[in-house]
Amino acid sequence: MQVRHQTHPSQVSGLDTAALRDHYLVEDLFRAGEVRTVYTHADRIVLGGAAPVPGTPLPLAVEAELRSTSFCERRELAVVAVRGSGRVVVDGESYELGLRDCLYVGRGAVDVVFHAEEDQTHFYLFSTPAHANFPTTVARFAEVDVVRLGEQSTANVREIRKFVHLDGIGSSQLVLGMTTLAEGSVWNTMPPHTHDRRTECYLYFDLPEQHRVVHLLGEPEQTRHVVLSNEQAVISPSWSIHSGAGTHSYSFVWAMAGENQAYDDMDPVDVTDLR
Ligand SMILES: O=C[C@H](O)[C@@H](O)CC(=O)C(=O)O
Ligand SMILES: [Zn+2]
Repeated sequence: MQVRHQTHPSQVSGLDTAALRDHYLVEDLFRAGEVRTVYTHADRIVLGGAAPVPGTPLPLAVEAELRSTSFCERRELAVVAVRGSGRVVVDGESYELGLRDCLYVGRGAVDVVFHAEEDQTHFYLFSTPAHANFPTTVARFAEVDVVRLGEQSTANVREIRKFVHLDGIGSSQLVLGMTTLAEGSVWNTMPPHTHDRRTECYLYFDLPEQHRVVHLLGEPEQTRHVVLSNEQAVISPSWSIHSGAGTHSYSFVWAMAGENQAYDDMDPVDVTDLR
């Protein structure tokens, strides 16, 4: 488990490319046969990747940094199949996950084991502390409500699906969804916003290997960028915008934790105010 510390907005102006990447970019989450995790002090989120190999179950181990007897002893967890498909067995109960489906695992689950149906099955993990137990539930990509946003003229036609949220799968504080860009569209979350009450992380996927996303972060009046490739994540502190443009269309899992769960509780930023 890698540990990341928080940053202050005033630090950002002095960070060079390598330092920006060290603080905010999460690389190498997916390694065949492994679970890899990153603990950030920002809202105590754990980001992870589980890449089981067909025929070899991969358990979610509890790591020393959590000082708990099982990963979910004090945490809730969301699992999203961003490549391939498989199932997740939670305390003996099996949940099939097709590509882009999401499993929410409530606090108190003891055994979580990942199984791959295909080669190169990648489960993205997003976990936050929880102070209440909510039922373990699947949200299917094909079944959740879709919000269509954006225009072709601004290259941001996209579909937003909310999986874990106030009107969907209930949770203690975790909020998670998926945004899929239409072919020919490249911008997400433009105009951008902040929500000083929640940290948000994006995991970009479905981006061809030779393409990149230029992700914007920082306070609106002093932005920086981080260049990401497929299946990399980026941590945006609560004071930071989080928006990106790809050299190709892509999808991403957005997930948040913090003070409240109201999706609409955003502070919008005018494009003309960005610096
Ligand atoms: O707070 C919410 C998040 O930033 C995302 O839902 C935004 C997003 O997916 C988009 O506009 O494309
Ligand atoms: Zn946001």
